[in-house]
Amino acid sequence: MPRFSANISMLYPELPFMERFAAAAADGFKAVEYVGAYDQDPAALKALLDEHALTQALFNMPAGNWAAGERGIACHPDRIPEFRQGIGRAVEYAKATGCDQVNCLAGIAPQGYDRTALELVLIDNLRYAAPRFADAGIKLLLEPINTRDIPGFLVNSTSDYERIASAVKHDNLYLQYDFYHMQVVQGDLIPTFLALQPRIAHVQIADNPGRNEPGTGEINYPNIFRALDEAGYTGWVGAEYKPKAGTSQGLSWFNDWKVSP
Ligand SMILES: O=C(O)[C@@H](O)C(=O)CO
Ligand SMILES: [Mg+2]
Repeated sequence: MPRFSANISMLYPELPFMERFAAAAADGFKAVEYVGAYDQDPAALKALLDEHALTQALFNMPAGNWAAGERGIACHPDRIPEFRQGIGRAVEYAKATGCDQVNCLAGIAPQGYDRTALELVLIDNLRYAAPRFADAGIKLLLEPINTRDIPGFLVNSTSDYERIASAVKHDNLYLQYDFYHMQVVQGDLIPTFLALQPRIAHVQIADNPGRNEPGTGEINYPNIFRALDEAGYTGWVGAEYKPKAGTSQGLSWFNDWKVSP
């Protein structure tokens, strides 16, 4: 039975962020994840997790100025000290919330640079970060993202991940397999998941087109959930989608699968 995590950066948009923990628990989620909450007191985050018996499944490393459109700084040649300082911040929040995995967003390719050069910056940063997260008992993940949702994002496919991981040469660099992004970029979802499962630490779901809840598009999520079970996947499944019309009202896909209390 898949274990679902509510991505409260996208779910419950009608609520203030800190009220989304209660809403997710009330709907039966056992974990939450989010892009990042570095503007919040980590103790307050931990208190909410404890109050609602939630696990912190994942969050991202500091990813630059999100409101200004930045989606990661790991590939930016002029942001290397900032990226590396972000490791300590991510470890601080992971320790405080009991989270054992953190995603690295590669970033949008800055203008005027060769993509190969940017990938070398990313590789160097990941070589620096992976052992430091490992020392803290935290898995470091890398998520390929489609360029329709984030134009210019540097890492887009599983082959990008495999090329980068083979250059980083550290076993603490895992794949964050977002079924939505992978459907947009390359398809072949279940065979690709199975082929890369040993390196996949976290998966996320949304339907396509529209990035709404499962059952609104072309992806056969009941088959995917069965495949995850048959493959013995024990990680979290992050519900990371734009609710079509109210988060709780759109959980029929989840109610068929959630573990009854
Ligand atoms: O898929 C996504 O968009 C997220 O997993 C993320 O972290 C970048 O926004
Ligand atoms: Mg994702």
